[in-house]
Formats: sequence, structure tokens, C-alpha cells
Amino acid sequence: MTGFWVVIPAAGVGSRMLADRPKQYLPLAGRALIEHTLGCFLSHPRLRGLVVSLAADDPYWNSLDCASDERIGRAVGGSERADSVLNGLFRLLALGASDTDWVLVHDAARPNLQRADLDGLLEQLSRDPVGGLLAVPAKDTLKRAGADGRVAETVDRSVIWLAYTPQMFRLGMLREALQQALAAGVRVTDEASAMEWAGYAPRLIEGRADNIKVTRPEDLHWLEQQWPGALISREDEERRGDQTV
Ligand SMILES: Nc1ccn([C@@H]2O[C@H](COP(=O)(O)OP(=O)(O)OP(=O)(O)O)[C@@H](O)[C@H]2O)c(=O)n1
Ligand SMILES: C[C@](O)(CO)[C@H](O)COP(=O)(O)O
Repeated sequence: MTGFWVVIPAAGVGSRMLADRPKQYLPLAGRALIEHTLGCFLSHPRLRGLVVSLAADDPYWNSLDCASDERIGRAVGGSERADSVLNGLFRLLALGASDTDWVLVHDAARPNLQRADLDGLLEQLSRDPVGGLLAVPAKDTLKRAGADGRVAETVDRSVIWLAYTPQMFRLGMLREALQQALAAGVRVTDEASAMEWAGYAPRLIEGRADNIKVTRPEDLHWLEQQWPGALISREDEERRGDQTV
């Protein structure tokens, strides 16, 4: 497979995290969460370039060591994740990417992507006519909620998968799908849903369930317990409380 480009949407505020800063900048094993996320791509020999979409007033990025990495471009994030992704695609084009190149979109809030999953995605989709995404088959019993907050039905979980990232598509196909879906007012929560709206059927590539999106405090606490060497001491906890980046 030839090389690939990456967009990292990182312009969110992380409201569900209830933290003192956007969750992508919270510490995990001594580094900012986003630095772990970027590391999986920056160490890959086929990476052609990477763009992070940052909030226009992001005061944290420049304090990171990786901010000086010449392989990393920047785009200004938008009001929704899809806007941030689209701005990232345009930035990649300005950096030399073409519409026929593969682009991977990966949440800054998913720091635990393993190289084996990344390579599996690249290998299984490199000749696919559409592209696809890392996903995990549902493993719990699923309920559809009724308006009254009670169970309306149990959903057949055998056909339900949880969409993860990276999501991998040809840059031009994704750009057009995102532009048209957003212009039509479609709610786009991942790249695949824009491609589906455009009439494509992205391929599901099974990945690890621990490639979690850090969304709520317990997600980060769980990762800290999994992380090799993530002995978050009481001093680190206290430092997290009053640390200013
Ligand atoms: N306008 C936005 C919103 C989200 N994101 C990014 O998209 C990823 C997944 O979004 P989510 O988990 O919802 O992050 P937040 O929007 O920050 O979280 P919340 O919804 O709790 O505020 C995150 O890396 C986030 O930084 C983005 O780039 N631009
Ligand atoms: C892209 C994503 O991570 C796939 O599950 C998810 O849709 C992001 O949703 P969020 O509400 O922006 O976190």
C-alpha cells in the first residue's frame, strides 16, 4: 500500500469530561492524551502527513513537544466534529495530498489505538473501492428506549457494531460526501455516516474494544489502570487538580 494522510479532530471542549481543560490535553501516564494518540501515526513509516484540527483559541497545543514536529499541520476546527474534519481535509490538500489519496480520520480522544489495528485497517482496505472503519461488534444486550424511559424492545445485537476510529476513505470521496451532507443539514457524527448518506457502504473492520474514546471521567480512569507504567501517584492527582498547561 502507498502512504496515507491523517486528520485528527482535536477542537472539542470535552464538556462531558467535566475537567479543567479539553480532555485531549489531560495527562495520561505523564503525557497529554493527544500525544499518545499522535504517537501511533507519527511512528508509522507510511505516514505522508498529518493535520490536527484545533480550536481557534486553543492555548494548550503550543506547549506540547510535538507542536514543533514538521510533519504535523494545523487546521482550525469548526462548530461540529464534521466541520473540523472537513477543514482538516482542505488543509491536507494544501499540504500536497490529492483527492485519490487515502486519508484516515481518528479522534484525538482515542489514545489507545494499537499499531496492529492500524496496520490491519490499512491492509484490509488498501484495495477497497469505498473504504471503511474500525468497529467493534456489540457484546452487551441492547435495549431501545421508549419515550417513557422504559424498555421499548430488545435489539438484535448480532447485527450491531460500535463505530470507532480511524475511519479510512479516499480524500476526495470523503470531502464531497461531507460537504454535501453538511449542506443538506444531515447530522454527521462520523465520516462513515456521511459516506453512507452519499450512497456508499463502508466496510467494517473489527478492532480492539479498548481503543476507547475518552468521553467521561471514568474512561480516563480506566485507561490509567490499563496503561503500562501508568502509576498515577497521589502527587500527580494533586498536580492534575492545579496544573496549568
Ligand atoms: N467541534 C468539534 C467537536 C469535537 N471534535 C473532536 O472530535 C473528537 C470526538 O468528539 P467528542 O468525543 O464528542 O469530543 P468533545 O466534543 O470535545 O466532547 P463533548 O461532546 O463531551 O463536549 C474529539 O477528539 C474532539 O476533540 C472536534 O474536532 N471539533
Ligand atoms: C467518530 C466517533 O468516535 C465514532 O464512534 C463518534 O461518532 C464521535 O462522537 P462524538 O459525539 O463526537 O464523541
